[in-house]
Amino acid sequence: MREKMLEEEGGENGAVAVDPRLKAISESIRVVPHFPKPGIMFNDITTLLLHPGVFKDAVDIFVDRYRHMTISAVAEARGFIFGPAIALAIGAKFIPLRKPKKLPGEVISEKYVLEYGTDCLEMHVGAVQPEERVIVIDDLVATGGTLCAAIRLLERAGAEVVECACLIGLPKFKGYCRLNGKPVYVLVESRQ
Ligand SMILES: O=P(O)(O)OC[C@H]1O[C@H](OP(=O)(O)OP(=O)(O)O)[C@H](O)[C@@H]1O
Ligand SMILES: Nc1ncnc2[nH]cnc12
Repeated sequence: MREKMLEEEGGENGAVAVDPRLKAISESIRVVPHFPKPGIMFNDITTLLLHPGVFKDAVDIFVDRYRHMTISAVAEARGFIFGPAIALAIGAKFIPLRKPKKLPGEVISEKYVLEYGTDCLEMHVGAVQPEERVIVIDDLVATGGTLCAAIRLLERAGAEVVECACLIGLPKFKGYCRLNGKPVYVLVESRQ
């Protein structure tokens, strides 16, 4: 299942591989061993957010990549830390994908499996129109379960998911990968 979702492709992660801003981005992420469960090396981005220059560099890298790709919506699940800033900068709308029972209107739902449990995402019906070009942002990709659930929600609404973008990827996401057929763009590898 996981192998089916995640198809690796050869190749480098483009200019990002040599971007001098990436070192500080990577170093500002705190790694917390055994959180929230034994064996999980938790990549904590809250320490990056305490450095406005580094936080801005991360947002800018995504903005530079997506500003000329005719993206009309940016979707993000649960945390909403990077998506709204990127959406505003590229002139796109922002679509929050939330945990169950948080959105008051009519919703569609997708269940998914996480590194440490199962969960569910919901999106308002009407948040996106058929054929709109959307990117999905997340702070971290581990199993890919969250991004795949987001892709499924958006595609059920008829949207075109152009790419998924993550600040941090577990090592298997190094280079250029796809999830459910969609490209995954990753800035830095997780620190273990
Ligand atoms: O690739 P995956 O295995 O799906 O894991 C990645 C997800 O895990 C984390 O969120 P988490 O669900 O822990 O909680 P949060 O969204 O409430 O921060 C992270 O923010 C990603 O959204
Ligand atoms: N290792 C990890 N660090 C932070 N968030 C995560 N979500 C899933 N795995 C994670």
